[in-house]
Amino acid sequence: NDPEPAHLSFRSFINALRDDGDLADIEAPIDPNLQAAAITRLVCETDDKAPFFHNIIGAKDGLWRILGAPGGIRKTPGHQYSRLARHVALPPTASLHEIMDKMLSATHIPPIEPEILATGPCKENSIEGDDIDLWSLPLPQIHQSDGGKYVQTFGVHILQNLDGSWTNWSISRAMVSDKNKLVSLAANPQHIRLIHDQWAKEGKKEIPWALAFGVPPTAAMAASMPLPEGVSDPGYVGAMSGEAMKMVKCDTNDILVPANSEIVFEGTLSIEETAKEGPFGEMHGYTFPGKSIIGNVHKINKITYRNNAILPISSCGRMTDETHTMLGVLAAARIRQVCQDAGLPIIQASCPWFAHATWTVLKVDTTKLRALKTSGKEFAKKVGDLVFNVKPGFAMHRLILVGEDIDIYNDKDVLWAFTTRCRPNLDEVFFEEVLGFRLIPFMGHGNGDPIKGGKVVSDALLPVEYTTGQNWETCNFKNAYPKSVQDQVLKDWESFGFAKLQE
Ligand SMILES: Cc1cc2c3c(c1C)C(C)(C)C[C@H]1C[C@@H](c4ccccc4)[C@]4(C(=O)NC(=O)N=C4N2C[C@H](O)[C@H](O)[C@H](O)COP(=O)(O)O)N31
Ligand SMILES: [K+]
Repeated sequence: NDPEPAHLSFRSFINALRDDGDLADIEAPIDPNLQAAAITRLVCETDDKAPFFHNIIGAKDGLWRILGAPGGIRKTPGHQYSRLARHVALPPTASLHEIMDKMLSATHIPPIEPEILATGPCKENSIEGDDIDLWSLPLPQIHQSDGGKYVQTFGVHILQNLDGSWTNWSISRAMVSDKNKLVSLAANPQHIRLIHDQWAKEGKKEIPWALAFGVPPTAAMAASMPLPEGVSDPGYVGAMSGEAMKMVKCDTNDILVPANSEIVFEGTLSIEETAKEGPFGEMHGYTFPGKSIIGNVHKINKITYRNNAILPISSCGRMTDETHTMLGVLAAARIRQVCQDAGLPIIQASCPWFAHATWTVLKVDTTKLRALKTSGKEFAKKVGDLVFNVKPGFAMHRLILVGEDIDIYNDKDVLWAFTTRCRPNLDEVFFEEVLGFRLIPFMGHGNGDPIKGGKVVSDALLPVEYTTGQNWETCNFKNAYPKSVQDQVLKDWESFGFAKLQE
């Protein structure tokens, strides 16, 4: 057991899940080829416990056990987001809004720089140089039609810009392409791409790089979040958790990795060497078999790892997995922050699972909105011009604007507002000149330019909300009857034979 709390140690995090009754300890021998990911996939589709595979077929010398669905949601009422809450030291009853607030909490406070230790648990074992043979490890096959073994679906890539003033953490998939090589996907505008191009412009041949698996959960959350360019993740996470991240230096380069990482791949990201990457079962729920693209090659010079190391995996696809609960939610959080920093009256943002991280719902403070004396067309254009031209908005193709009466974390509320308050076309502002997200099937496999346009702001605020405020009564139990009638109905409810009401 690690001395650090759950948000600062992957092993403490797993123990916390077990204490929450949110972990399935599986001792049976499990095949890393499809079986582990298939179990994880069904867990994601049924919101069940995180699977912890203790007996992976082919594991040797402590490489490796597997944890699936680290960022999944639960069906337990009131605890749906406890696995995410454990990532950021919030109580298991925390709401998505509280989790997003916590992840934004260091936006305007100074970083707490990491503490560099001489050594740490991630140094307990190592494999170096020619002894590295990834093919001999129990590599997971995540989906049957993936173009390769995606060993990397939840590790954190660590890179620095040229002068080392910026350390970037990010999660980006990578499959094994050789005994000591990975090939990853990192396209514009992702920071791995930006840093790669910076080094390339200076004529460099390769970039010092590390990939850390089983990092402190807050680090995994920050890695999944589109922080502003130049904001170093370690310092941001330090400020968020109120204490310096404990890091150690890689043996074969100067990259710092979390000291208690489960597994660390040390090496270089090649500037020139590319390889076929994909296909991969995507966050939107599709694999296009045989369709590969060109990815960047990472060369591994050393592997260090803990005793009985644990590899985390994300078996992504249709809702609900880490690409929705972390990637989508944290992009929405940053979109809220960007809007607020620009002085727009946006008070909450959400990323409903059913939209597979392609929609962000924005709750508007309509009192402040009315003070702007603006129109729906004008406001929707203003929001879209901002959000669709900043990195956090890159993967989102629809923004929906709603008023205070909508609970944007409740799908029924969102769809009720969208279907009844937003007149198709007239109440929508379309954006065809902005950067588009190729991975969405209607883009990459659709009718138009795969990386340009296809975005819309749907205004689900009625015109009256821009002028004098809501002028309707909602026809539901809570709003269409006097309190005295509601109280009587609730008092009699179960005695009339109806089921106990959920809170
Ligand atoms: C949490 C999480 C995030 C992911 C991904 C995954 C998981 C689990 C897997 C399962 C591996 C699937 C693919 C999905 C895939 C993807 C690609 C582009 C956009 C969204 C997803 C991609 C990826 O392969 N490439 C990429 O560039 N960004 C990804 N993100 C988003 C980034 O982690 C996020 O954008 C961060 O903010 C990056 O940091 P940065 O802002 O650049 O410092 N992966
Ligand atoms: K990041």
